[in-house]
Amino acid sequence: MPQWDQLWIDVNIATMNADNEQPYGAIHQAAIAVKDGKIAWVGKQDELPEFDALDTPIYKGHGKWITPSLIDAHTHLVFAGSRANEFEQRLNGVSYEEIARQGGGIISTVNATRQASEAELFELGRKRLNALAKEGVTTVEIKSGYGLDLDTETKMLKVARELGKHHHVDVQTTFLGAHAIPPEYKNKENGADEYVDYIINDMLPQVAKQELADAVDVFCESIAFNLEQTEKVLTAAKQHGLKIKLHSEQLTNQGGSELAAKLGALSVDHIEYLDESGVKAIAESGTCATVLPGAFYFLRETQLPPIELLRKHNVPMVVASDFNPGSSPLCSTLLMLNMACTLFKLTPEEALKGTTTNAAKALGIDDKVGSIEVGKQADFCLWDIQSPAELSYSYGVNPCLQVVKAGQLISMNS
Ligand SMILES: N=CN[C@@H](CCC(=O)O)C(=O)O
Ligand SMILES: [Zn+2]
Repeated sequence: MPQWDQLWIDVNIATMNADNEQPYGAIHQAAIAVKDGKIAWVGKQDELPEFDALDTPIYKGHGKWITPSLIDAHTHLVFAGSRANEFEQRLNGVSYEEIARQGGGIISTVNATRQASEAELFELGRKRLNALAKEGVTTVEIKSGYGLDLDTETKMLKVARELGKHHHVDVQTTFLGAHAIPPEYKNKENGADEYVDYIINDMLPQVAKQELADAVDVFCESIAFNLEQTEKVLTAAKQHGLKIKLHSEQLTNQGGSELAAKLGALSVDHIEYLDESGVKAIAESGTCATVLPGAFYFLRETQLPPIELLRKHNVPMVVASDFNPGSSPLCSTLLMLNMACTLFKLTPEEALKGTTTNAAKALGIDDKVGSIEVGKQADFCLWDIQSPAELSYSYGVNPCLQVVKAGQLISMNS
């Protein structure tokens, strides 16, 4: 007779398990059992096997919904400084690209982040992680990219790793040394190429040796790195055994997504300017398409990502906050669910997939998390909602009642 560490009864469960054909992979009047941090049983409550009722703590959900806990698969949440002044500049007519070309934008955050201590960055990151955690997020990807030199890039990645060690939220780290051309290289004749060589010869080997990153990312764009430079960095990353991702087709179509597909990237992110040949390429390679409605909204973009084409070619869509000081200072994954539906016309089910199963795929951890299935890590949330669509429908009153992370009940007051 099984004895479980935890049993939840009187709940409805959006399993997000693709093998369950119901919308949201739903099981109504369900139960879920946890043992050793993993899901041990899930199904209809009236089909519960006999279990050791004396030694199994039982929690009642009063008919509310459980979903996999949320995954924010694209953030830049370790940084110092604020870019509110640039927000004002943009509202006075200066474009994001223009600000970047004038040495502001990413570079202004680089200056602030270079000056900040590890302790300061940790404290800033911890508050932001807490904000996401309160909304039911238990896995977050954090990119570097506001250092652009060995010391600051490794400082950012160390802080991200430390955040993961000191918080119940799991942190996946991504090295984004190729985020912008640093001031030291900006005015050199072949500055961008020289910086790419520095990334490959000096930064990447250190990042890999110190095991600071799970993946490597590049900003492939007219104001950042071209295709050839992108290919060099991503190829070197693969040689170090690191996973790869790409910021691509955000402001123009550079063909970055096709390159990412060719190299086997886990995801291409932003993708407003992605065309059908790019969509076909990522469909064939199994690369996820990450849409970032916060950046689209905050930059008042007009070019929509090709959602219909992504659907047509069955590309897994991911929704993330892209939390960062320049293009998406919006630290809320729940807000992104709403925006993905209102701005990009994702269905609430697609949006939830984009922050659970597909987000796990985009991080290469879908064998462990992202859906409620026997054997997966017990990462789930109990929500004060009557249907899963409510997670995308309404925003502002946090419906998260309880988070369970690897089988641990997380206090919602911390
Ligand atoms: N697009 C490139 N990088 C960030 C923006 C960073 C910034 O403006 O600070 C993004 O994902 O939107
Ligand atoms: Zn980003």
